[in-house]
Amino acid sequence: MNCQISRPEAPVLIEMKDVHKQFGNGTVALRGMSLQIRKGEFVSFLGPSGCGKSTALKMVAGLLSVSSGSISVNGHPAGQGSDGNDIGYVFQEATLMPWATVFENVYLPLKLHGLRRSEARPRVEEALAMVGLANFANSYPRELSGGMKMRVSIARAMVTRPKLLLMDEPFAALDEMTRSKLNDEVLDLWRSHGLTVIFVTHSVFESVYLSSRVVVMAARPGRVVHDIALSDGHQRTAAHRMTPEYTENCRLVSNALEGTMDHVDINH
Ligand SMILES: Nc1ncnc2c1ncn2[C@@H]1O[C@H](COP(=O)(O)OP(=O)(O)OP(=O)(O)O)[C@@H](O)[C@H]1O
Repeated sequence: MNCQISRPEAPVLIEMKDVHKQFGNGTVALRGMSLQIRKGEFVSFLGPSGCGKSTALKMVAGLLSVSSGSISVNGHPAGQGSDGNDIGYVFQEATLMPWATVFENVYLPLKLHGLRRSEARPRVEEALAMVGLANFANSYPRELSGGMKMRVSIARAMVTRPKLLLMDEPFAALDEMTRSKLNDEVLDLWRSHGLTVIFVTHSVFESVYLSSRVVVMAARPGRVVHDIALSDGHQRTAAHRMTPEYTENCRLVSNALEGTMDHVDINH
């Protein structure tokens, strides 16, 4: 089930060529992952636990090295060729500093790049407004709900105005209503800022709702088994969840995911 990429006209932003990753303890986290992601795509990495989704994302960010093969981002080897400002990374946990205000948490990436608080203030305020937290700059993480903490984490990723947003199961710990709302907010950010997004998830429903493309991965060893193009998500709203097209795509992707269990390499 290798469908055509949904945006063949846009330039390639990320190119993974035959990427292998073996950790020091011998675990092969990824074997032979090759993928092109074009500017403006919203791509989900979907797969069972341990199939290498997070490893792949961290390697794109340059947080982990490849064992062999190559990854380029915007024409440069991953982790090189930029000061890191053009990639935003959102982790599964909000990972906020509990002793610092929302403002200080979001200011952190700019502080690390040497911007004074006064210079950074408009950028921090802009990022907080993006996620609907303009009035919470002086609050502390303990005063926020789980969804609000995750919004702060997204604001912190967006404060450097990245073009590429990498999200590692950001909403897995949230209740369903909050998760749906944040799904819509991420789609809004993607549309309004011309972002390219890679979104790691275990959820078929989430991947189908968000993505213009779902990359289905299998475990032991981690690898890509399906690359499924969906209709463009630029017009997508909550009503889309009720459409026959959404149901059909969930069935298609769900079948592909179930099929990953048939791909386990028992010799590994
Ligand atoms: N630092 C590490 N050292 C050794 N093995 C690791 C390390 N990080 C990940 N692994 C192993 O590599 C494989 C892929 O892990 P990874 O976290 O990328 O999978 P995943 O698909 O993101 O899983 P999950 O959905 O559970 O987060 C797993 O077998 C994991 O145990």
